[in-house]
Amino acid sequence: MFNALSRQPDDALLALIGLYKQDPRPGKVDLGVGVYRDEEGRTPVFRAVKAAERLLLDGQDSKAYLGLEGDAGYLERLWSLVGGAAGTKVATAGVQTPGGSGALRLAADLVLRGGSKRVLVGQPTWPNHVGIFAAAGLEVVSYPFFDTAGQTVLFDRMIAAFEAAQPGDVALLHGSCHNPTGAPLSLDQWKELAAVLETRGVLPLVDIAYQGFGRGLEEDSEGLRHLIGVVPETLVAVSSSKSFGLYRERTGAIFAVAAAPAAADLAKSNLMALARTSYSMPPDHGAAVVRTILSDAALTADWIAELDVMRARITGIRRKLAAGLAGVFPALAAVAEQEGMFSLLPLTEAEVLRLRADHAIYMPTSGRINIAGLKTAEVDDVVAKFAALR
Ligand SMILES: Cc1ncc(COP(=O)(O)O)c(C=O)c1O
Repeated sequence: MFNALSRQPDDALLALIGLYKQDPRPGKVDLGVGVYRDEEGRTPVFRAVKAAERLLLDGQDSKAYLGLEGDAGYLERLWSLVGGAAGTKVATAGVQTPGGSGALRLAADLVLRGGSKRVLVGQPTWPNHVGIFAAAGLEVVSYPFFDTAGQTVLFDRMIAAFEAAQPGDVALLHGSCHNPTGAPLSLDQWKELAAVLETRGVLPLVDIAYQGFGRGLEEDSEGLRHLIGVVPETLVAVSSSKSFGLYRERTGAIFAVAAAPAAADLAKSNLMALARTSYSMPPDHGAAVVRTILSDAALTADWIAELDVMRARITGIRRKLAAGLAGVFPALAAVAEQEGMFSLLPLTEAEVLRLRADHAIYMPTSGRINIAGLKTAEVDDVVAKFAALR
């Protein structure tokens, strides 16, 4: 039976991590993997996570049964972080998932059950969006989102694509910190978008995987908060893996937001049934850590303080890099205005490979870079190597 299988292509980003590891050159730079790193190149465990883990260890005797929904305290507190005051004005039901990826997969399975056949994703988007939705059996259709050469959001073309969508179509949107472009939508653009989706009967599926890394915890879900007040139903896939530094736990949740509690409950009953036949119950530890932090004012304040430091570091490097690169690619001045860890550079595949071969600067051939992978002291040198390309 196994011999009847055909070999699958390696995941491009995971393969890149392997290449980087094998490179013996000192001073190599990894702009590929989408993980936060500090000035020492480490991915720190948040102080609040360490404290929460100590508290959890002390109470471990009572750990037995969890259930399909997961940790109710995690879901409640996470939703209050994501939805804010707007989230209290709508009916919401959540299910804890293995990472944001698990949330996206459950969302895809749910909309298929609900009768949707198509999901519209921006061009470009996180490549695994396409993988997850296609694997679930949805037809994946692209809408224009970003012009890499000009570093601009193709907002009018995006709106035109939604105006031409069918009722029941699903629109995948990034809540903030767009992966791979870093390009934000303004609140006015979210307002226009929400109105079009509402008119066309298109269901938004909002992926929010980097809350706190963009402009701030509140600001990073500002568009989503507006949207849920306008459209009758929204799905929100949340990842806590990055915002709480739980990369090895992969913690997330899917929230179904509806105009009335009965509809949200129906969605939840189906999400739990789908989870049962997929992975059964979600792993607990990451969600318990997040719940413990968000249940304690001092731990929450400390988590936010550390997140603020990370965001400030990303913003500083972003500005420095953008100022340097603008001399080579004038459009890249816009990188300074983007948010989160990622930006997409207008490099050819040959240029990406040259940077890798000649200078040990690693990024995927798409040209997506992780700003947080760069140390402040490396920026000038990296800019000089980009300049030598043209
Ligand atoms: C845009 C986006 N959505 C979702 C995810 C998945 O999150 P998780 O790692 O929690 O599965 C990622 C992770 O890379 C991502 O970049």
